[in-house]
Amino acid sequence: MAEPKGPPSSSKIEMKKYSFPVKPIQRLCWTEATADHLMTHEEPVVLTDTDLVQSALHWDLSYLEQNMGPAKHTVYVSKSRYFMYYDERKVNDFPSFKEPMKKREWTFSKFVDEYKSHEGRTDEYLYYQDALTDTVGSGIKHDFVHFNWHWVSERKKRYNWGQLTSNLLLISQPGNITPCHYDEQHNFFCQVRGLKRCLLFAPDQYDKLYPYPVAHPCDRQSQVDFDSPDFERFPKFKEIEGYECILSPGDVLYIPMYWWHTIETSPGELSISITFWYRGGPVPSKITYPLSSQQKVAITRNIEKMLHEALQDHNEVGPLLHMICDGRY
Ligand SMILES: O=C(O)C(=O)C[C@H](CCCc1ccccc1)C(=O)O
Ligand SMILES: [Zn+2]
Repeated sequence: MAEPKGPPSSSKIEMKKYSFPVKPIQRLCWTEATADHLMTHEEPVVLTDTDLVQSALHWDLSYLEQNMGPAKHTVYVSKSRYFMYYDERKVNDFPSFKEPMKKREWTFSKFVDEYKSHEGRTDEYLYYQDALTDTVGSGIKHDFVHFNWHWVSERKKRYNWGQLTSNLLLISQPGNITPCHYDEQHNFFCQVRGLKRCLLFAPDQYDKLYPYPVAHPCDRQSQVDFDSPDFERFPKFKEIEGYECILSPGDVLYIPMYWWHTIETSPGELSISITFWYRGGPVPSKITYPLSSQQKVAITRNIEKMLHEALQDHNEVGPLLHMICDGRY
Protein backbone atom coordinates (compact mmCIF):
# COMPACT_ATOMS: atom_id res chain seq x y z
CA MET A 1 0.00 0.00 0.00
CA ALA A 2 1.47 3.36 -0.99
CA GLU A 3 2.43 5.54 1.99
CA PRO A 4 -0.73 7.61 2.68
CA LYS A 5 -0.21 11.31 1.82
CA GLY A 6 1.28 12.99 4.86
CA PRO A 7 -0.61 15.46 7.06
CA PRO A 8 0.23 19.19 6.96
CA SER A 9 3.28 19.84 9.16
CA SER A 10 2.30 21.54 12.42
CA SER A 11 4.67 24.45 11.73
CA LYS A 12 2.50 25.57 8.79
CA ILE A 13 -0.66 25.92 10.91
CA GLU A 14 0.72 27.60 14.06
CA MET A 15 -0.98 25.48 16.75
CA LYS A 16 -0.08 26.07 20.38
CA LYS A 17 3.40 24.82 21.29
CA TYR A 18 3.98 23.08 24.63
CA SER A 19 7.28 22.36 26.37
CA PHE A 20 6.66 18.66 27.11
CA PRO A 21 7.92 16.02 24.66
CA VAL A 22 5.52 14.46 22.17
CA LYS A 23 5.94 11.57 19.77
CA PRO A 24 3.94 11.33 16.52
CA ILE A 25 0.90 9.06 16.53
CA GLN A 26 1.42 6.58 13.70
CA ARG A 27 -0.61 7.33 10.58
CA LEU A 28 -1.33 4.11 8.71
CA CYS A 29 -3.68 2.68 6.12
CA TRP A 30 -6.20 0.65 8.12
CA THR A 31 -5.16 -2.51 6.23
CA GLU A 32 -1.62 -2.37 7.67
CA ALA A 33 -0.80 -5.12 10.19
CA THR A 34 0.72 -2.49 12.50
CA ALA A 35 -2.58 -0.60 12.58
CA ASP A 36 -4.34 -3.80 13.69
CA HIS A 37 -1.61 -4.46 16.27
CA LEU A 38 -2.02 -0.98 17.80
CA MET A 39 -5.83 -1.29 17.91
CA THR A 40 -5.58 -4.74 19.52
CA HIS A 41 -3.32 -3.28 22.25
CA GLU A 42 -5.63 -0.28 22.78
CA GLU A 43 -3.04 2.17 21.52
CA PRO A 44 -3.88 5.26 19.41
CA VAL A 45 -3.43 5.25 15.64
CA VAL A 46 -4.56 7.50 12.77
CA LEU A 47 -6.27 5.30 10.18
CA THR A 48 -6.47 6.35 6.53
CA ASP A 49 -8.59 5.00 3.65
CA THR A 50 -11.41 3.79 5.90
CA ASP A 51 -14.10 5.79 4.02
CA LEU A 52 -15.89 5.71 7.37
CA VAL A 53 -17.46 9.17 6.84
CA GLN A 54 -16.62 9.57 3.17
CA SER A 55 -20.27 10.48 2.54
CA ALA A 56 -19.94 13.48 4.89
CA LEU A 57 -16.76 14.96 3.43
CA HIS A 58 -18.83 17.44 1.39
CA TRP A 59 -20.46 18.87 4.56
CA ASP A 60 -20.10 22.57 5.17
CA LEU A 61 -22.15 25.09 7.16
CA SER A 62 -24.55 25.93 4.33
CA TYR A 63 -25.24 22.29 3.40
CA LEU A 64 -25.85 21.48 7.06
CA GLU A 65 -28.10 24.51 7.43
CA GLN A 66 -30.18 23.23 4.50
CA ASN A 67 -30.35 19.68 5.83
CA MET A 68 -30.19 19.58 9.62
CA GLY A 69 -33.94 20.09 10.02
CA PRO A 70 -35.83 22.32 12.50
CA ALA A 71 -34.78 20.63 15.78
CA LYS A 72 -32.78 22.42 18.48
CA HIS A 73 -29.16 21.48 19.06
CA THR A 74 -26.64 21.99 21.85
CA VAL A 75 -24.11 24.77 21.34
CA TYR A 76 -21.62 25.79 24.03
CA VAL A 77 -20.59 29.42 24.49
CA SER A 78 -17.28 30.20 26.20
CA LYS A 79 -15.59 33.45 27.21
CA SER A 80 -12.25 31.90 26.24
CA ARG A 81 -11.01 29.52 23.55
CA TYR A 82 -11.29 26.72 26.10
CA PHE A 83 -14.40 24.54 26.25
CA MET A 84 -14.08 22.50 29.41
CA TYR A 85 -16.84 19.91 29.63
CA TYR A 86 -18.67 19.64 32.96
CA ASP A 87 -21.44 17.36 34.20
CA GLU A 88 -24.30 19.67 35.18
CA ARG A 89 -25.81 16.87 37.32
CA LYS A 90 -22.89 17.27 39.76
CA VAL A 91 -22.96 21.09 39.96
CA ASN A 92 -25.31 21.37 42.95
CA ASP A 93 -22.82 19.45 45.14
CA PHE A 94 -20.25 22.18 44.42
CA PRO A 95 -21.90 25.55 45.12
CA SER A 96 -18.66 27.48 44.43
CA PHE A 97 -18.24 25.83 41.01
CA LYS A 98 -18.14 28.43 38.24
CA GLU A 99 -19.49 26.97 34.97
CA PRO A 100 -16.61 27.26 32.44
CA MET A 101 -19.05 27.62 29.53
CA LYS A 102 -22.74 28.23 28.89
CA LYS A 103 -25.04 25.71 27.20
CA ARG A 104 -27.49 26.93 24.53
CA GLU A 105 -30.23 25.08 22.61
CA TRP A 106 -30.45 26.62 19.15
CA THR A 107 -31.93 25.66 15.79
CA PHE A 108 -29.21 25.06 13.22
CA SER A 109 -30.12 28.29 11.44
CA LYS A 110 -29.76 30.22 14.69
CA PHE A 111 -26.38 28.57 15.19
CA VAL A 112 -25.24 29.62 11.69
CA ASP A 113 -26.37 33.21 12.30
CA GLU A 114 -24.54 33.27 15.65
CA TYR A 115 -21.49 31.62 14.09
CA LYS A 116 -21.28 34.36 11.47
CA SER A 117 -21.83 37.18 13.96
CA HIS A 118 -19.15 35.74 16.29
CA GLU A 119 -16.48 35.75 13.57
CA GLY A 120 -13.69 38.09 14.68
CA ARG A 121 -15.03 38.44 18.24
CA THR A 122 -12.49 37.73 20.98
CA ASP A 123 -14.85 37.95 23.97
CA GLU A 124 -16.97 34.91 23.19
CA TYR A 125 -16.54 31.68 21.24
CA LEU A 126 -18.92 28.94 20.05
CA TYR A 127 -18.70 25.16 19.84
CA TYR A 128 -21.54 23.07 18.39
CA GLN A 129 -21.57 19.67 20.12
CA ASP A 130 -24.66 17.57 19.58
CA ALA A 131 -25.49 13.95 18.83
CA LEU A 132 -26.57 13.08 15.30
CA THR A 133 -30.14 11.84 15.80
CA ASP A 134 -33.07 10.99 13.52
CA THR A 135 -34.38 14.55 13.79
CA VAL A 136 -32.01 15.50 10.94
CA GLY A 137 -33.31 16.15 7.44
CA SER A 138 -33.29 13.62 4.59
CA GLY A 139 -29.98 14.85 3.14
CA ILE A 140 -28.09 14.14 6.34
CA LYS A 141 -29.98 10.87 6.83
CA HIS A 142 -28.80 9.81 3.36
CA ASP A 143 -25.19 10.72 4.18
CA PHE A 144 -25.46 8.97 7.57
CA VAL A 145 -26.83 5.76 6.03
CA HIS A 146 -23.83 5.81 3.67
CA PHE A 147 -21.22 5.94 6.43
CA ASN A 148 -19.01 2.84 6.09
CA TRP A 149 -21.04 0.84 8.62
CA HIS A 150 -19.70 -2.47 7.28
CA TRP A 151 -16.10 -1.43 8.05
CA VAL A 152 -16.84 -0.06 11.52
CA SER A 153 -18.96 -3.06 12.54
CA GLU A 154 -16.10 -5.35 11.47
CA ARG A 155 -13.77 -3.34 13.75
CA LYS A 156 -16.26 -3.52 16.64
CA LYS A 157 -16.39 -7.29 16.31
CA ARG A 158 -12.63 -7.76 15.89
CA TYR A 159 -11.81 -5.70 18.99
CA ASN A 160 -14.74 -7.05 20.96
CA TRP A 161 -16.14 -3.60 21.76
CA GLY A 162 -19.54 -3.01 23.31
CA GLN A 163 -22.38 -1.18 21.60
CA LEU A 164 -22.13 2.09 19.66
CA THR A 165 -23.60 4.66 22.07
CA SER A 166 -23.56 7.86 19.98
CA ASN A 167 -22.28 9.81 17.04
CA LEU A 168 -21.43 13.33 18.14
CA LEU A 169 -21.33 16.08 15.51
CA LEU A 170 -18.70 18.69 16.44
CA ILE A 171 -18.53 22.07 14.70
CA SER A 172 -15.73 24.18 16.08
CA GLN A 173 -14.66 27.75 15.39
CA PRO A 174 -11.00 28.11 14.38
CA GLY A 175 -8.76 28.03 17.48
CA ASN A 176 -11.17 26.32 19.90
CA ILE A 177 -9.55 23.98 22.44
CA THR A 178 -11.05 21.08 24.36
CA PRO A 179 -8.89 20.75 27.49
CA CYS A 180 -7.23 17.49 28.51
CA HIS A 181 -9.64 14.77 29.64
CA TYR A 182 -10.33 11.08 29.20
CA ASP A 183 -13.56 9.31 28.21
CA GLU A 184 -14.79 5.91 29.35
CA GLN A 185 -15.51 4.71 25.82
CA HIS A 186 -13.52 3.80 22.73
CA ASN A 187 -13.74 6.47 20.07
CA PHE A 188 -13.29 6.57 16.30
CA PHE A 189 -12.76 10.31 15.92
CA CYS A 190 -13.46 11.25 12.28
CA GLN A 191 -12.27 14.51 10.75
CA VAL A 192 -14.70 15.84 8.12
CA ARG A 193 -13.58 19.40 7.42
CA GLY A 194 -10.67 21.55 8.60
CA LEU A 195 -7.67 20.47 10.68
CA LYS A 196 -7.46 19.38 14.33
CA ARG A 197 -4.30 18.84 16.37
CA CYS A 198 -4.76 16.08 18.89
CA LEU A 199 -2.47 15.54 21.87
CA LEU A 200 -2.89 12.18 23.59
CA PHE A 201 -1.45 10.83 26.85
CA ALA A 202 -1.43 7.20 27.96
CA PRO A 203 -3.60 6.12 30.91
CA ASP A 204 -0.41 5.55 32.97
CA GLN A 205 0.13 9.36 32.90
CA TYR A 206 -2.85 9.64 35.32
CA ASP A 207 -0.57 10.70 38.21
CA LYS A 208 0.87 13.54 36.10
CA LEU A 209 -2.48 14.96 34.95
CA TYR A 210 -4.26 15.31 38.32
CA PRO A 211 -7.91 14.73 37.35
CA TYR A 212 -10.67 16.45 39.36
CA PRO A 213 -12.34 14.29 42.02
CA VAL A 214 -14.87 11.85 40.54
CA ALA A 215 -17.71 13.65 42.38
CA HIS A 216 -16.66 17.01 40.87
CA PRO A 217 -18.55 18.40 37.83
CA CYS A 218 -15.24 18.26 35.90
CA ASP A 219 -14.70 14.56 36.66
CA ARG A 220 -12.37 13.02 34.03
CA GLN A 221 -10.85 16.42 33.19
CA SER A 222 -7.26 17.34 34.10
CA GLN A 223 -6.90 20.15 36.66
CA VAL A 224 -3.66 21.28 35.00
CA ASP A 225 -3.81 24.49 32.95
CA PHE A 226 -1.54 23.48 30.07
CA ASP A 227 -0.94 27.17 29.24
CA SER A 228 0.53 27.96 32.66
CA PRO A 229 0.86 24.82 34.79
CA ASP A 230 0.86 25.31 38.58
CA PHE A 231 3.91 23.15 39.39
CA GLU A 232 3.40 23.78 43.13
CA ARG A 233 0.08 21.91 43.03
CA PHE A 234 0.91 19.61 40.11
CA PRO A 235 4.67 18.89 40.27
CA LYS A 236 4.55 15.61 38.33
CA PHE A 237 3.13 17.42 35.27
CA LYS A 238 6.80 18.30 34.59
CA GLU A 239 7.33 14.65 33.62
CA ILE A 240 4.40 14.43 31.17
CA GLU A 241 5.02 12.73 27.82
CA GLY A 242 2.49 12.73 25.00
CA TYR A 243 1.62 11.75 21.45
CA GLU A 244 0.56 14.12 18.69
CA CYS A 245 -1.23 14.03 15.35
CA ILE A 246 -2.84 16.55 13.03
CA LEU A 247 -6.06 15.25 11.49
CA SER A 248 -7.14 16.15 7.96
CA PRO A 249 -10.53 15.39 6.38
CA GLY A 250 -11.00 11.64 5.98
CA ASP A 251 -8.61 10.73 8.81
CA VAL A 252 -9.93 8.53 11.63
CA LEU A 253 -8.11 8.77 14.97
CA TYR A 254 -8.64 5.81 17.32
CA ILE A 255 -8.77 7.29 20.84
CA PRO A 256 -8.71 4.25 23.16
CA MET A 257 -10.82 4.29 26.31
CA TYR A 258 -9.07 6.04 29.26
CA TRP A 259 -6.49 7.70 26.98
CA TRP A 260 -6.18 11.38 27.84
CA HIS A 261 -6.60 13.85 24.99
CA THR A 262 -6.77 17.56 24.29
CA ILE A 263 -7.99 18.74 20.88
CA GLU A 264 -7.20 22.05 19.20
CA THR A 265 -8.90 23.33 16.05
CA SER A 266 -6.41 24.93 13.68
CA PRO A 267 -6.66 28.75 13.51
CA GLY A 268 -7.18 28.52 9.76
CA GLU A 269 -10.77 27.41 9.35
CA LEU A 270 -13.83 25.94 11.05
CA SER A 271 -13.65 22.26 11.89
CA ILE A 272 -16.29 19.56 11.49
CA SER A 273 -15.75 16.19 13.20
CA ILE A 274 -17.91 13.15 13.90
CA THR A 275 -17.25 10.75 16.78
CA PHE A 276 -18.19 7.08 17.03
CA TRP A 277 -18.23 6.20 20.76
CA TYR A 278 -18.31 2.49 21.73
CA ARG A 279 -18.68 0.97 25.19
CA GLY A 280 -15.81 -1.24 26.31
CA GLY A 281 -16.11 -4.96 25.82
CA PRO A 282 -17.08 -7.38 28.65
CA VAL A 283 -14.59 -7.64 31.54
CA PRO A 284 -12.51 -10.80 30.85
CA SER A 285 -13.72 -13.70 33.01
CA LYS A 286 -10.10 -14.51 33.87
CA ILE A 287 -8.37 -11.40 35.28
CA THR A 288 -4.64 -11.55 34.45
CA TYR A 289 -1.89 -9.76 36.41
CA PRO A 290 -0.28 -7.30 36.44
CA LEU A 291 -3.38 -5.17 35.88
CA SER A 292 -3.36 -2.64 33.05
CA SER A 293 -3.23 1.08 33.88
CA GLN A 294 -6.80 1.36 32.50
CA GLN A 295 -7.96 -1.26 35.02
CA LYS A 296 -6.19 0.62 37.82
CA VAL A 297 -7.89 3.89 36.81
CA ALA A 298 -11.25 2.08 36.85
CA ILE A 299 -10.44 0.80 40.37
CA THR A 300 -9.56 4.31 41.63
CA ARG A 301 -12.88 5.58 40.26
CA ASN A 302 -14.79 2.85 42.11
CA ILE A 303 -12.95 3.67 45.35
CA GLU A 304 -13.78 7.39 45.04
CA LYS A 305 -17.43 6.63 44.23
CA MET A 306 -17.74 4.17 47.14
CA LEU A 307 -16.17 6.59 49.64
CA HIS A 308 -18.39 9.45 48.44
CA GLU A 309 -21.43 7.17 48.77
CA ALA A 310 -20.38 6.00 52.25
CA LEU A 311 -19.39 9.44 53.59
CA GLN A 312 -22.14 11.37 51.74
CA ASP A 313 -20.06 14.59 51.96
CA HIS A 314 -17.44 14.84 49.17
CA ASN A 315 -15.38 17.12 51.45
CA GLU A 316 -14.69 14.13 53.69
CA VAL A 317 -13.29 11.87 50.93
CA GLY A 318 -9.85 13.56 50.76
CA PRO A 319 -9.26 13.61 54.54
CA LEU A 320 -10.18 9.92 54.82
CA LEU A 321 -7.88 8.96 51.94
CA HIS A 322 -5.05 10.93 53.62
CA MET A 323 -5.84 9.18 56.92
CA ILE A 324 -5.44 5.84 55.15
CA CYS A 325 -2.26 6.72 53.23
CA ASP A 326 -0.21 9.39 54.99
CA GLY A 327 2.62 7.93 56.97
CA ARG A 328 1.32 4.39 56.31
CA TYR A 329 1.75 3.58 52.56
O1 LIG B 1 -14.35 13.02 20.83
C1 LIG B 1 -13.84 13.29 21.94
O2 LIG B 1 -13.75 12.46 22.89
C2 LIG B 1 -13.34 14.66 22.18
O3 LIG B 1 -12.87 14.94 23.27
C3 LIG B 1 -13.49 15.65 21.06
C4 LIG B 1 -13.52 17.09 21.54
C5 LIG B 1 -14.93 17.54 21.95
C6 LIG B 1 -15.53 16.60 22.96
C7 LIG B 1 -16.70 17.23 23.70
C8 LIG B 1 -17.12 16.33 24.82
C9 LIG B 1 -16.21 16.01 25.84
C10 LIG B 1 -16.63 15.15 26.87
C11 LIG B 1 -17.92 14.65 26.88
C12 LIG B 1 -18.81 14.98 25.87
C13 LIG B 1 -18.40 15.82 24.83
C14 LIG B 1 -13.07 18.00 20.39
O4 LIG B 1 -12.95 17.52 19.27
O5 LIG B 1 -12.87 19.20 20.67
ZN1 LIG C 1 -12.98 13.22 24.62
